[in-house]
Amino acid sequence: MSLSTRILSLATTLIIAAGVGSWLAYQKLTDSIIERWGRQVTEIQVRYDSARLLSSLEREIGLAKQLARSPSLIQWAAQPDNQTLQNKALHELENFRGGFSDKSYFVALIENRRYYFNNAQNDYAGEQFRYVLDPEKPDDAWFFQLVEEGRDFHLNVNPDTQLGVTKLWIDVLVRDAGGDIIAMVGTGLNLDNFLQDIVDIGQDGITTLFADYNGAIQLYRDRNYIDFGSIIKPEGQKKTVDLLFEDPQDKQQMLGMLAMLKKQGSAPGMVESGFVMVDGKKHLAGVAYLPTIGWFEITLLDLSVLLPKREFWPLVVVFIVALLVTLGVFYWVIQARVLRPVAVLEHAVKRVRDGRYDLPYLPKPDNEIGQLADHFEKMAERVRHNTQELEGRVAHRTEQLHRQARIDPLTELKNRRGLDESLHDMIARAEREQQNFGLLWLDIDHFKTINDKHGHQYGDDVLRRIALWLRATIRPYDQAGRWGGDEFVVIMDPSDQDTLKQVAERIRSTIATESAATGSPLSVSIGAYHCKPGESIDTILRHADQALYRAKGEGRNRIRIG
Ligand SMILES: Nc1nc2c(ncn2[C@@H]2O[C@H](COP(=O)(O)OP(=O)(O)OP(=O)(O)O)[C@@H](O)[C@H]2O)c(=O)[nH]1
Repeated sequence: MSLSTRILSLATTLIIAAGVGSWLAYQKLTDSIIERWGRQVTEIQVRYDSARLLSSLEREIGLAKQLARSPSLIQWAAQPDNQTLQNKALHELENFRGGFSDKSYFVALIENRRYYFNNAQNDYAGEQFRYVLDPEKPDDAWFFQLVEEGRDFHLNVNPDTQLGVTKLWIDVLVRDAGGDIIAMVGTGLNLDNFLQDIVDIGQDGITTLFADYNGAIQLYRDRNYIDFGSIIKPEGQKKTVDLLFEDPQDKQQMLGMLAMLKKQGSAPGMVESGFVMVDGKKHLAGVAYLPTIGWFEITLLDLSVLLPKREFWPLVVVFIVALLVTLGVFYWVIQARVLRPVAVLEHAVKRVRDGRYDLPYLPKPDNEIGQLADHFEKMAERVRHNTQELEGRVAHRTEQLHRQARIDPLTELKNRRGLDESLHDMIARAEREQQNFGLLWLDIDHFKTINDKHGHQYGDDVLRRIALWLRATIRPYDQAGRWGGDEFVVIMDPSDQDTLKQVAERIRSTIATESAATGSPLSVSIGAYHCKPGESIDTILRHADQALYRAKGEGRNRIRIG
């Protein structure tokens, strides 16, 4: 795998690992942010919903309590048959009716269990007495239950079948000076309006409900869950808030929060919160206890609606773009400063390995790779220089050896191989130029005797001297060589018959004369041949040899032409 592919795969692996890690961190972080934000919003929402409920109810409750303290009402309740007191009390009640927002009131007397009511339309003017409460009738059980419990104030959501209305009733007990319960007064708020104003606020993701002290649902957008007439139902039959949850743990948690807040009592501002599943979706539930009315306010926030995770997606996009840009810049830098210089360097190394020293341009980034390229360039230059020098020396030495292989070391004339090559060249040239040339074959007379008489060393000296005289005698463009032993050859180029004879004679006489001058006279026999174009080397040598043989045979120290 190439370095580039490796780096790219490593970077990709790291980015995937970083991406997965970041994604997990992102999930955790956003969950944590949403949860923290959700808890704060829940707390604010719970307080806000509580305040809204209380602000709508407090005035009504205050007015009902004020009515319960009305002396005329108390006097009438103590003597319900007194017509004067009744008129006075009803007059007072009618005054209060205008103050209540529902423009209605009710009063129920303990002594004769009579129930009086008038509404906003003043339908019952002069006929406020509606019916007598019956302890045997389930519809009237609320009255007897509240009286039995002796709770001075109570909120109750209940349909009044006789009046044909479902209302949120505010019930306040009326006591005489001795503290005995003598009546119950109050007003009712239209449940539909109330639900619309307080509970069904139509804000997506926010569900508000109210439950009484026992957790029974009192106000909720879905009427099926409202525990109407909760006061008269035994434990276990009430529609409590835990019905909203399917998970037993959520039910437990909600009831636990209610219990905890109940225990705290009237500590103001306490809000408990926790996650629960409602309709298969995760909600953050916030609960507060409202001691003034003895109810719980419960807010359910669907955080996926209020703060959907897609709100954070721009962050993810920014992160991914940043990651890709980083990868691009990283790869570009690595490519420019590492991969490309390394690739060019590798190419250059291959060229040097193959003996090519003309290097391409090597990029040298300001790093170790740049230094490596610089060192390599210098090294390649040195190798190139050394190789050239070596090749020069080898060529020179080869040339020397070549020359030496064709030179006779004793006489420094051409040896037999050198003469052979020259003869071949000459034959080719004669053929090419259709020109004659000459060949002289010399043999020292009685050389064996000289050797035998004076020794081999002396014989060598004689051979050297003969070579010297030969070189001095021939023309500059003729070639002389030692054929072997005491035999010499001269190639004359060009030559005619006369010149051949003249040069041969000059050689013979020079050797005779010069040697005589040294005190040791020598003579040579010469076989000469005038070579024609197209003749082979064998033919030429045979003719020259035959001529030499004749010269020897005819008494030596003479020239014969073949
Ligand atoms: N000193 C010396 N002697 C050599 C060398 N090469 C050959 N010889 C001798 O040269 C002699 C050649 O003798 P031949 O040419 O056969 O006979 P020759 O005595 O010259 O008689 P002719 O040629 O008939 O006149 C031999 O005795 C060889 O040993 C050499 O390099 N140095």
